[in-house]
Amino acid sequence: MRLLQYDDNGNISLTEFDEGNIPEYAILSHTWEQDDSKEVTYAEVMSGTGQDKEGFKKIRFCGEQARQDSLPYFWVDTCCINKQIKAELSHSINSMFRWYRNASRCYVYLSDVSTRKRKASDQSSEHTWALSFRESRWFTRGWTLQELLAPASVDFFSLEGKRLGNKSSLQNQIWKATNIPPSALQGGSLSQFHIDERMGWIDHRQTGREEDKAYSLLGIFGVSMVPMYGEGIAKAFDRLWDKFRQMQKCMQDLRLTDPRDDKKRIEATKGGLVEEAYRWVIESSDFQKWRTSQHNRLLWIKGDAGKGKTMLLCGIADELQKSLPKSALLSYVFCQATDSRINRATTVLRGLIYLLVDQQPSLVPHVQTSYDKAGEALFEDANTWVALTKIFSSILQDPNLNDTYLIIDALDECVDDLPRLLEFISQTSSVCPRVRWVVSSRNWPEIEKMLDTAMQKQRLCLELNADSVSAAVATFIQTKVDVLSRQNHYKSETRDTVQQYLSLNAGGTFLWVALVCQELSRLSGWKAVQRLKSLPPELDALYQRMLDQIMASEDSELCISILAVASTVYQPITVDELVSFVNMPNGVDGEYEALAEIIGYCRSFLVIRERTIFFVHQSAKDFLGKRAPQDPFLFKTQDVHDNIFTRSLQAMSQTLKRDVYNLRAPGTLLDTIEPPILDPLASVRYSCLYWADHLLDCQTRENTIKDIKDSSSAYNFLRRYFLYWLEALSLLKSVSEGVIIIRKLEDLQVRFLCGLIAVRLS
Ligand SMILES: Nc1ncnc2c1ncn2[C@@H]1O[C@H](COP(=O)(O)OP(=O)(O)OP(=O)(O)O)[C@@H](O)[C@H]1O
Repeated sequence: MRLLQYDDNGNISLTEFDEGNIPEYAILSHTWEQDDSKEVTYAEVMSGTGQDKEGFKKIRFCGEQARQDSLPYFWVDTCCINKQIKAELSHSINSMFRWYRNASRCYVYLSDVSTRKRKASDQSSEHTWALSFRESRWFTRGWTLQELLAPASVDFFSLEGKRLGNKSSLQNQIWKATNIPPSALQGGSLSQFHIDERMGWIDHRQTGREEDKAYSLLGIFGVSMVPMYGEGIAKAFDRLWDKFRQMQKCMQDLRLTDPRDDKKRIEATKGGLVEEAYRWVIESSDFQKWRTSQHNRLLWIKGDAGKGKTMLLCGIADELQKSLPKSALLSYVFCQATDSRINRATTVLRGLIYLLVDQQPSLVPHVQTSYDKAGEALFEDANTWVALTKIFSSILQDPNLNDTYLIIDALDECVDDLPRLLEFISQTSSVCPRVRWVVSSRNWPEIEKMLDTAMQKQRLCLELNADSVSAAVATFIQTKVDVLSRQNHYKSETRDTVQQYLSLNAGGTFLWVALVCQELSRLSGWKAVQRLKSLPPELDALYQRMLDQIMASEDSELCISILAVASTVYQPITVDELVSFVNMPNGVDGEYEALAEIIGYCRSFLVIRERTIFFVHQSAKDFLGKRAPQDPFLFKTQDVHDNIFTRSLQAMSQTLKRDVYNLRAPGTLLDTIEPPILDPLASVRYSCLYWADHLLDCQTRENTIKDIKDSSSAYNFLRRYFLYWLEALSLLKSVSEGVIIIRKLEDLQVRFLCGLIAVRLS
């Protein structure tokens, strides 16, 4: 990138910088003179001429303004690009959005807006420019759209160089002039705006060359392509849409969940984030050192169960979001062992990459190049880890990567390939100076051993910060007791007793307090104190107590079968899916309110968010996993797998049929299909995806093989419903999962036959 410098004598010069090594700079946004020859060209700057041209005025203006803002460098499109070189022009067109986005300041020079009073009687100059501002030619040109949207800071100046305001203070006027909503002006990711809405912003705008109308949208749609002047506007737009569709498909296949939604959901499931309870970490010296030092780019927060690590990381993500410059990237993944979409090393990388490319679309080609070759198998086959680490490393080494912050919560909940992930973090975190990491884990020796090898880490051990954690727990108790008192109308003595009891027994652990408060939330004041005394202070004892209460209730059988299913599924299931696996009392089927009430009987262990059932905390699931083998009245995991497998086949056999969505038109494009309001697949989605996994996990190898041999239930299902099942998978956008399932069944059969032959031969 070439940048201009303006010296004390009013001379300008150009310096070239490598990508990744570009100093802070200001950038000019303006409209070109009707007569191009009035603009100063690259050749003129190089030869020290052009200073008498009309176009030099705005270059001088930009240089002077940049100097006032302590920015020694600035960029102007008329003269910083050598347009005679085709390759350079093409590169510049594809880089322009990023150059505007990365500029420290963007100055809009409005040559048709004057602050001079028209009549001596005019009271304020404001009135003279407000109208001409809204009608300025600048709002009618194509390229100025990205110049308005990309930079974080845009200042508007009049013909006389007088500052009129910025894109925040003039938000309403800009909105009226452009129809662009304030959320897009404030630097939010443009991918959240529908393609038609983004197109609406350019519709009335004009460009000198017709193709530029399409080329000026490259950054706004996050794609790159070679400009081909002369191809015509229709062809240019066709190519733009092709590129855009390819990118969207790649992003859709990369995305398993949106980590932003996971974060919101986790916070809600855990009862909402209390800022006062995580603030201490932001103010801690360990955190400050990590933010500022070049030598501590990996912050590793470690502590025992329930110490509040996940909520600390949610808080850190929020604080970074607020305080970082708009151009910085923040990407995170919150691992959850209970959810197969976010509990593997590969899914962690997919989540991180997804958020990075969503925020900086110019990074998409790192993914797209491999994706174009391999298709969606790139993300799900045996070599996925190798492919993803390659993509991730090349993103981190991209010279155009903005400052980047990566957060991974709960490494201990990454159940698949954790050692590879730890090794990758340990090696990568010291390589890229512009990337900082925050990770959290429990105090597991295997994690300690691997992360200890990271060169530039900063360790924050919660047990060594016991005073800060205890103070935060005390604040948390106060907040929770305030809410309880208000909701359940506590008398002041009740309030004090509850607060005192919690403070005495919390032992520096948030989780215990959270669970007790949840238990108290459904009791009125007079009952709360009684119940409080019967709740043991250790976590496992508390869970046992809650389980005992469930076992003693009249619905114990139903509750245990719900807990058994919730503990055994590979991904949280919805209330509608649960109905397929558990015998519900008569009259309950399909009644959401009734189902929610039934699940509510297990509410010490489970919560419902957006119709999906989650454990209140991973430790609650761990507890059931530990207790089940010891307690004959609980459940046998093998039996639960068997039950889910059998009932999945039943549910699918009853639901799946030819043209289940009644589309009537073979060959309908998947992207155009809206599921019906009463979606017949809603209750069998999980079954379609996981029936075979439950079969494989439920029995000894020999029994399992019987289930896929002639006349078995699986065999009969596949014989009768195979095509309907494939149709359902395609409607669920999961055909590749179907291929994996068939592979697994095939493998099993081959291994079984080999075993049989070996036995016969021996
Ligand atoms: N800042 C906070 N705001 C609101 N609730 C909090 C906060 N910190 C902790 N909690 C409560 O404490 C519980 C435990 O916290 P969290 O899940 O963050 O612990 P953890 O250290 O990640 O546990 P684990 O290692 O078992 O996953 C949460 O479910 C939540 O109810």
